[in-house]
Amino acid sequence: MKATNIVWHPSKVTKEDRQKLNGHKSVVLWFTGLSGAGKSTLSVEVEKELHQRGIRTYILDGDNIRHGLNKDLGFSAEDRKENIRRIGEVAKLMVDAGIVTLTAFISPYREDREMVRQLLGEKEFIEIYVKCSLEECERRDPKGLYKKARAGEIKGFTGIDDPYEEPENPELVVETDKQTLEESVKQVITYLEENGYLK
Ligand SMILES: Nc1ncnc2c1ncn2[C@@H]1O[C@H](COP(=O)(O)OS(=O)(=O)O)[C@@H](OP(=O)(O)O)[C@H]1O
Ligand SMILES: Nc1ncnc2c1ncn2[C@@H]1O[C@H](COP(=O)(O)OP(=O)(O)O)[C@@H](O)[C@H]1O
Repeated sequence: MKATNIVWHPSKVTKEDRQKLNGHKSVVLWFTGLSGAGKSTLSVEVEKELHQRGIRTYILDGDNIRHGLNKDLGFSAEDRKENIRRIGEVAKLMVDAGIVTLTAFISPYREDREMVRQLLGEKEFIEIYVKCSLEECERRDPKGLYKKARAGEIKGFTGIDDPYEEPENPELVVETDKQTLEESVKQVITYLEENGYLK
């Protein structure tokens, strides 16, 4: 930390007060996985379902955040780490605001995801591994990026010539090359229901 002589200013309304007003817990649903695995698609559908149930939600999505808050960052390991650190801090603020926050970032490094887990309180970080084989992601190639990476037009593309470290103990694994989108959405919602997040 560079700044000194700074003091945390407490507010009179707490996170718990906000959660009580909302009628549900606040938490981060951290979707991680290869490009094209289905993080954005799944987070959008889960958000829609939650919204319909009266849950306050917000999505932080890789492509969108990189257009604004993180537009100074690229895809080196160092920049990806800083990307995830900032998202983690934003997600923490959103949880403090009482919101169910969905994030859709490749977040390829285990250490960076653990850093975010540590930022948040116990049970406030749900790691969801959006699992899909590289072959299937490449077949989908929704943005044509794998094709470019294979052609050498993009260097350091995750899964091609840059690493993706699979989660070791995620709260959930959704296998988008084996199950339907509807099944994956149901799996996430059921987890939230069974673990008391929606009341
Ligand atoms: N080199 C390289 N590697 C991986 N991905 C790349 C790269 N260059 C651009 N893109 C596009 O950027 C999206 C990933 O951004 P993220 O912020 O999620 O990446 S990371 O978490 O910092 O690794 C990713 O979006 P998704 O497909 O939604 O995952 C790509 O569209
Ligand atoms: N079961 C599934 N779950 C999620 N996405 C799927 C599934 N089957 C096919 N898809 C397709 O795969 C693509 C995933 O792209 P996207 O959600 O942008 O992935 P990511 O955000 O991980 O890069 C979309 O075109 C989506 O329609």
